[in-house]
Formats: sequence, structure tokens, C-alpha cells
Amino acid sequence: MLKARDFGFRAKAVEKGEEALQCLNDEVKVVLLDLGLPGMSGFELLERLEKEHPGMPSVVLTAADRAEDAVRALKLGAYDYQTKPFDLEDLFLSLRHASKLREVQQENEELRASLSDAAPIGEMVAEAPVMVELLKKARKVAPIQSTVLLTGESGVGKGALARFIHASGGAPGSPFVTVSCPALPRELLESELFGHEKGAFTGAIKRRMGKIEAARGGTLFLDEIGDMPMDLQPKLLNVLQDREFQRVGGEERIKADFRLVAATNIDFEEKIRAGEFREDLFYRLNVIPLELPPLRERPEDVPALMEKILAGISKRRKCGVIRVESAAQNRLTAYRWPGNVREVENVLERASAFCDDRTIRVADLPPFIQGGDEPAASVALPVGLSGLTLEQLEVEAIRQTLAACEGNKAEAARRLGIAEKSVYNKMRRYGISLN
Ligand SMILES: Nc1ncnc2c1ncn2[C@@H]1O[C@H](COP(=O)(O)OP(=O)(O)OP(=O)(O)O)[C@@H](O)[C@H]1O
Repeated sequence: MLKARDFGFRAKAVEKGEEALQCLNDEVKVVLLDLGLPGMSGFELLERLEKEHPGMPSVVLTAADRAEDAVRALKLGAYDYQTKPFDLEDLFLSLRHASKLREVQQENEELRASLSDAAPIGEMVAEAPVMVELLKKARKVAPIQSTVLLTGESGVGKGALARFIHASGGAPGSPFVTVSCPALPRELLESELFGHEKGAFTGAIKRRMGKIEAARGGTLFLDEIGDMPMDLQPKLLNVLQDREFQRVGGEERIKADFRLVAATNIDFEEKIRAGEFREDLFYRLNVIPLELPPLRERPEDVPALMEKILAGISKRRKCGVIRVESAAQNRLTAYRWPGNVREVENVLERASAFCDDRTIRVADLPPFIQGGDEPAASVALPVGLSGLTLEQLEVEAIRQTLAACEGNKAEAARRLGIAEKSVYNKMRRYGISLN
């Protein structure tokens, strides 16, 4: 004769509803009940279950094949209603589904709770003491409108911290405007920042407002400021000193009313020594320096970041909770994350896209995380290189690295050991596109 154990369950039998309520604990996954019970009826038991053990799934199995009873039981919270004689397979299928649903609901609740613990400070995760301190400082400086200089490796969260500062200190609804310095050639960057008058240069068919104007009353975030062309630097310095600027090709002096947050992943001292960055501008920018440590120096943040990122992915894909098996979790937390938080996002995005049952296992992780190597090993050049010129090799290295970084130029630059600006220049020079 088949037993509950054969269907993956262990049964605990009781005679009365009262007894059932008393013996319910975390070990019980689902309640199977009849309606005609001695003492408390099945309907009463369903009501008490709902009140005293909300979320505990139940399945009714009864001889009474009456539609109104079934409706009442389901209304009182039963997951399913089956009548005798019954099919054993069907019954256990129903019990399995009911207990699975509860599991998923519980995971969801836990995830929600852990997320609200993990991200108490705005949108940024900060579990590591060094990050908690950093965010405290950021919060203090947020309302005072002084220029902030954020430093840290690529993908470490400089952009996120800039937004955090803006959100913590800016007037509600005020603009947050980003300009990525290496993304544009010098002339376009100038006009992007300062705007231009009609006819200022070929193609300037009408007056255009620049990002400095667009950031009025809010925050201008200058990303990768270390790559700002040398001859544009005095113009920015003037704006910061005089709080005024002119559009390209214009005469009118316009008031500059914005808070500057600048970010860089380069060593300013070296740039200044090499004559590629003005020392006076550096001092103007370095009013409140905040350094974001690389993720490998704050491993406490990794699990919380993973939870937040996975919750974001399931929300975006409108799927259920994505879990990480403990062996995979161990590899992920042991990994050094040279590409920092952006790399965590990329790895989880990919792993969650290919995994089965919304569970990320070791096999779903990239080989360099499975094996504990650095990702550089994954950027292998093609075999049979003889016959390629140095230039072709360079093109190939850039192409493959960009592909490995999913088109993220800052990350590709870091892996290739060159400036982000050089990646843009080389892509332009060699006609490398992202597709
Ligand atoms: N502490 C954090 N909590 C939550 N998300 C974070 C955190 N830090 C970074 N992120 C997320 O990681 C991604 C990369 O961060 P961000 O773009 O801010 O890095 P960055 O240092 O500005 O990189 P780059 O130098 O390449 O511009 C973003 O999607 C960001 O929202």
C-alpha cells in the first residue's frame, strides 16, 4: 500500500481540529482536513487556520460533493477541495502545489524583509562599516551644496553615490544632469556643457541649452572628469570660480546655479604631473573628496547587493523570486569582483537568464567564478594569431573585451588597462561598433 512518504511527505495524524491547531509548527507544510470533524467543524478549522496561522496552506478532502461547500471552503482560504473517492496522485499533487505556493510566499516575505534591512539608506546598499560611514558623510554634505569629488574604480558606485547625494540634499524635483567626459569629442563636449548660439559653428542651426543650464537648481554630475580635454579645463574652472558662463559663440553671461559632483577612476596626481590635468582645477574640485572602496575591500556588501540586484531582475522580468544555491553563493562571495558592482550586475543578469527553476547554480556562473580565476582569463585572443598585424590584434582585443563586458566601455577600459577615453578613440579610429 502506498504511503505519504512515497509522495515525499511525512504525515502527522490527529483526530480533532483543536489538536491540529495545537500541533502546527514550522515543520508542517500543509494541512489536509475533512469537513465533518468531531467537535470543531472543518469550516471552523479553516477560519481559525486563517486567523491563527495565516499563510498555512490547506486542502479539503471530504465525502460531501456539494458545490456550495466547496465554494465556502475555498472562500475560507482552502487551496483545493477534493471529494471521496479520490485519486491518490491527484491528492498529493494538490498538497505539493499548496505547500510549494507557501514556500514561495515565505521566500518572498524574507526577501522583502532582508532588502529593507540591506538598503536602509536610500537606494544604495551599505552593509560594510566603511560604506555605512561613507554614506553618513555623503548625507551630511548633501545639503551644503559644496563640490564633491568621488573617486574609486570603475563600477564601484560613483554614479549611484552622486544620485544618492542629489536625492539626499537637492530640492525635491530638481534636475540631476550627467555628462560623461570621455564619451564626446572635445567640440561636442564643450557645446554639451555650455550650450551654443545659433551659427556658433557649422551645424549649429539653432540655439541649444547646455547641461550646465539644464542643471539649474540641481546637480551636474561630471563623470570621468579626469578625461576632460586640457583646453576645456580653464572654462570649467571659470564657471566654478565666477558662477557664470557663456554659451559657445555667445556674449551673454549666464548665471551658473548648480551643485557639481565630479567623479574619476584615475590618479589625479599622475595626471597633474604628466601635464594632463590642471592643478588649480583639481583643487577646485577636491573640496569634499569621497573615496569609494573597491568591492573586494568590503565583502560584507556582496550578499546584500546580490539580493537587491536579483530582486530588481525578478521585478523587471515579472518572474518569481530568483534564488542562489548555497554552493553558488559561496563562489560568488569568495570572488574578488575586479569589475565591482557593475560586474555583480552583469554576472547575475546572465546567470539568472540561463538558470533552471529560477535557481542559480554553480554551473550557471562564468568559468572564472566557478574556478576562482580572474576574468582576464576569459578574454582569450583567437588561436592562430600569426599573420595578424599588431593593429588587428588590438582591434580583436578591444572587440572581445567589449563583448565580455557587454559593451560597457568603462569596464572594458579597466580590463584593457587603458583610459576610457582611449576606448572611445580606438573604437572611432578602427570603426568598432557594439553589434
Ligand atoms: N552600493 C550600491 N548599492 C546598490 N547599487 C549599487 C551600489 N553601488 C553601485 N551600484 C550599482 O552598480 C552599477 C554600477 O555603479 P555606477 O555606475 O554608479 O559605478 P561607477 O563607479 O560610476 O562606474 P564608472 O566609473 O564605470 O562610471 C549601477 O547600476 C549602480 O546602480
